[in-house]
Amino acid sequence: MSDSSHIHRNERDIDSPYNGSGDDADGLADVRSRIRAAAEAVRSTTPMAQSFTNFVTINLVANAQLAAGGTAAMSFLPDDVIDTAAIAGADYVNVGTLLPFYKDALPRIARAFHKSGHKWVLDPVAAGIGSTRTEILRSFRAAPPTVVRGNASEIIALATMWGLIAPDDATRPAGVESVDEVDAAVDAARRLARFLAASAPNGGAAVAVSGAVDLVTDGDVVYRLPGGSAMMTKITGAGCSLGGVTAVYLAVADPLTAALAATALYNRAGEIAETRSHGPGSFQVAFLDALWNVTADEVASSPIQVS
Ligand SMILES: Nc1ncnc2c1ncn2[C@@H]1O[C@H](COP(=O)(O)OP(=O)(O)OP(=O)(O)O)[C@@H](O)[C@H]1O
Ligand SMILES: Cc1ncsc1CCO
Ligand SMILES: [Mg+2]
Repeated sequence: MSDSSHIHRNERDIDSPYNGSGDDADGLADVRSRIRAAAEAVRSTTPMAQSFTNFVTINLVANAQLAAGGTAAMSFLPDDVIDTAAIAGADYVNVGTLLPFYKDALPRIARAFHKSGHKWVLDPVAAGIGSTRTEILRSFRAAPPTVVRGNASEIIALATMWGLIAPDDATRPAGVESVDEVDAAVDAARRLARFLAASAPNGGAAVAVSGAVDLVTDGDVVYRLPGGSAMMTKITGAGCSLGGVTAVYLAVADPLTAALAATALYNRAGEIAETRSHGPGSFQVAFLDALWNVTADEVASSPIQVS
């Protein structure tokens, strides 16, 4: 049984109005206590999240899920995915690399999750590119995920293809990297979160947009989480693995709390890894170490701004 709660990183100044004394300086005491409870629950229960994810970053996704305190299982066969979902706390689906059979497999898997009320995180990698990817992402509108996590360009493209925002001639589909700033995706993220919440079995949903300052919303309140490291864009899969870790958190928490907690953990771990590495290779190793060592308190006291 993994227990890293005793492992503490060196004392660091944390730029947060929250001082752990129980006062509610920034009005986020409830949110922070749910984030702390989620971080503690992940460490104490080692939840399993299953992933149907791309071939480029699959190993980093699994390692990050383990380092964050969960366990991983990767699968691509619909029968196997649907059966394994019964013992997984949540699933993660990433459409970064596609094979012909995905066109049938992924809509079928999404329908099964929808029918059983199984929670899942969608990472709409490269949304807007290619007719097969668009067909798959469009199909999820009728059987939506619980959380969507992507970069700004992907969130805008998904909200556009689901008819939730008007197409913007100025925005073009990006590759796997974002060409849009997080702030350009606020409206798309809110509308997407409201749409997800309307079809979620228990009414809870969230959208997380990653970037220099991350944005998380339940469709109502918009939270901004600064921090992280620009080095996270110099390794492949920081975003993919954040989606996988969000699924680990979703196994033990409501969607908004899961998205906030995983995002805050990533920001803290990215900052620590930057100080302990000297290029992308050592950054990835230091980042996994940091995911393991960041404490529930540090996740819960991470900077969060509400607008
Ligand atoms: N400029 C930046 N400064 C600090 N942190 C960043 C920056 N850009 C991204 N991040 C962090 O990197 C992580 C991944 O976000 P990013 O937007 O790069 O995902 P992505 O484009 O989906 O990545 P990938 O598809 O390669 O997995 C997030 O935790 C985010 O906070
Ligand atoms: C590089 C790359 N290509 C398809 S998926 C992926 C990982 C980043 O999303
Ligand atoms: Mg991505």
